[in-house]
Amino acid sequence: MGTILKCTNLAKSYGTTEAVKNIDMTLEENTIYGLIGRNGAGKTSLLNIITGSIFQDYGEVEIAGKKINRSEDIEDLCYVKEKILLFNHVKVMELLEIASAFHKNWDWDFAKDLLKMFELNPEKKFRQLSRGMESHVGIIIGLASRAPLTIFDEPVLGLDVIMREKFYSIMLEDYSNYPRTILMSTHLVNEITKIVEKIYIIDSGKILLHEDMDSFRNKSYYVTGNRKGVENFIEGKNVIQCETQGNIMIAALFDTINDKEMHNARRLDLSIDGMPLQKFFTYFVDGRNHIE
Ligand SMILES: Nc1ncnc2c1ncn2[C@@H]1O[C@H](COP(=O)(O)OP(=O)(O)OP(=O)(O)O)[C@@H](O)[C@H]1O
Repeated sequence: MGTILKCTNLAKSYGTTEAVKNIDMTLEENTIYGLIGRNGAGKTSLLNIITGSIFQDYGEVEIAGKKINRSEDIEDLCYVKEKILLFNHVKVMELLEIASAFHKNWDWDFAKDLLKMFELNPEKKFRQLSRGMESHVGIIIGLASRAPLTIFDEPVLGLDVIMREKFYSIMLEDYSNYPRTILMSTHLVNEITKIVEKIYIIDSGKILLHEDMDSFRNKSYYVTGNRKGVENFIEGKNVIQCETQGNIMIAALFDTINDKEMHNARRLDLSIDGMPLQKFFTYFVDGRNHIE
């Protein structure tokens, strides 16, 4: 598979705040990525640099093999910001018309279907929309653009669970018909595990981890059982959190467990269960969290 985005050694500070610290990131064609991080981790700053919305202090960005300069119109990119500013007085339909002019793969039939699916009145002015409706407009632009690289910054802000599920399923269906690369930042860690193929975890301006979701699932486990047994089992393994309650120990592992070790665990009467991404994220990024 080819590369659609390549960032090398990106850095950005605001005064003394280092928002992005020497980030390298490579996105492959036709893949859905999740970018997860806490508040203030640097997600928006990174996405703004990638898309030429702000200028990095140093480092390089290439989209589809072309070096990106600030404020340049990037043909292969659709960037849906967390908040669409500057268009308050414009009607929804006018906003879609503006967006359509920038994207060569724009699909009007799909855009109109999406307006109906999200029950959005195209004659309403942007300033009359609720927060959730604003997100719908961003989602319509992002999906109907069918850009080779589509970047959503917090696309589901203000959407209820039904509308979020609707967005995820429409996106997946459209992606299977029109493969492209989608990078989506979000706080809703558990929800995106069903959608994304790869994740990047960012914290304090640095990429802490990037991982294939399949490989993540094969590496993230809870091991529970009597203390001695768990201690023996986890020796030499990558343990990200460990707790004891009386004689019972629970260890959160980020490591592979081979067949022989699985057999060994059964012999020691240990239980091995998959760990959800959200739990992994909290232990990994904020080690103070307790195992529940
Ligand atoms: N225009 C700015 N001026 C000064 N500091 C900024 C500016 N934009 C961001 N920052 C700082 O840079 C850091 C990263 O912010 P950023 O908005 O990129 O994080 P984020 O991960 O998108 O956060 P959130 O999830 O809360 O939106 C934070 O410490 C933030 O306060």
